[in-house]
Amino acid sequence: MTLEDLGWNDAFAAEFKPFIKKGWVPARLIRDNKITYGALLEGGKELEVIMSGKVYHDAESDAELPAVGDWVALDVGGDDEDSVIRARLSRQTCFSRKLPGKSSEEQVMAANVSVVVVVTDAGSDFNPRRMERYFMLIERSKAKAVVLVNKSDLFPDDLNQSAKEEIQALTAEADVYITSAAKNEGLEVLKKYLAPGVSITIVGSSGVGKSTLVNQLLGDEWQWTSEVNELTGKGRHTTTARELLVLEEGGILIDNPGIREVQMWTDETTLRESFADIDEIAAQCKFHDCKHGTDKGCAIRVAVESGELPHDRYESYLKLEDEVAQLKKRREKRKMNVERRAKRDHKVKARNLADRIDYEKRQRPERY
Ligand SMILES: Nc1nc2c(ncn2[C@@H]2O[C@H](COP(=O)(O)OP(=O)(O)OP(=O)(O)O)[C@@H](O)[C@H]2O)c(=O)[nH]1
Ligand SMILES: [Zn+2]
Repeated sequence: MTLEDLGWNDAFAAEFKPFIKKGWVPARLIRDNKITYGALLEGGKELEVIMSGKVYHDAESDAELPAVGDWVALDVGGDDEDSVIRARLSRQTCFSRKLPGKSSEEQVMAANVSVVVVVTDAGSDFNPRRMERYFMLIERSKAKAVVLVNKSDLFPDDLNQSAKEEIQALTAEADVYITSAAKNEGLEVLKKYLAPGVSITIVGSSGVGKSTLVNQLLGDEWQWTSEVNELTGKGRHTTTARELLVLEEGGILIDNPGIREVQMWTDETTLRESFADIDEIAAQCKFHDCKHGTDKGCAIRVAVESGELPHDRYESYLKLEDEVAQLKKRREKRKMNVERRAKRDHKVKARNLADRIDYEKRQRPERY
């Protein structure tokens, strides 16, 4: 597995030049364990690494900290030493979510990804507002947006077709296709985007078919390990780690829970936005903590009574906070699962991280 297989290119190489003489090596981050990172090196070797105090302190916001997909300069430790990220290379693309105006609240989901595949369907998942959100994020990231209207086998052709057209009408920048991941139909279009060194990632609601798609891309002959076949002595198709798969025909698939989480953020914003008109009415309620029930001076109630605001829409507005809370709960649960796993794996390291950075500072001050 060469560095190019992992997405390395001339621009990264040029930026890396000064680090070569320090003895550092390029590595791509494939996993964020909060305290440590999973990094892939040339040859497909995977290391658990930490960031240097300098990298941590130089970052002016969370968004500048190393993230999944980043290329870094790695100071590989000896047997009992940690491997340390000394620098992060500039990002060529950056798929992130950001609250308006607050740069510190930007959260990077995947760096250096050229194509973001959004999976949806023509049925219950179909939601142009959410799709618009995705497009906004993807456009800002500088990646190419590709949409799959999946599960085509479940819906009539004209429904699939109109879903496709409606999505296409939102932006000319995206390519939209009808697919059935389960039946392996229409997926060959993805080959157009897959080339050696090109990183893609997949987003979309839970249950829409992302894993099914990944499995189809990997195909029967794909192996999930880089083990050497004991009988033939030959290496199998190397697909490296679960989070970063190098596809045989070229292309790097980056898939992890952090990236999949974007759907929940997107849903919350979409949900809130879709009630923006009612929020405006609510702003005219007498009390700012109005529950819009029997409260005195409630503008919402007046609007419902006058027929200006349809009753069922009022009801779903009342459920809004509940729904947002549900989304948050799901997001927390997912995050906890990821963190629990990370904690279990890295308990000792976590405890010692602060000590270790201190220790390193004392041992090798010139590097800080
Ligand atoms: N009929 C049909 N079913 C599909 C298709 N793609 C996926 N499915 C089914 O939908 C279900 C969910 O698919 P997954 O691939 O696990 O969905 P996912 O997007 O990975 O879901 P999360 O892991 O929760 O994010 C499975 O039972 C799949 O077999 C399709 O094209 N057609
Ligand atoms: Zn009110």
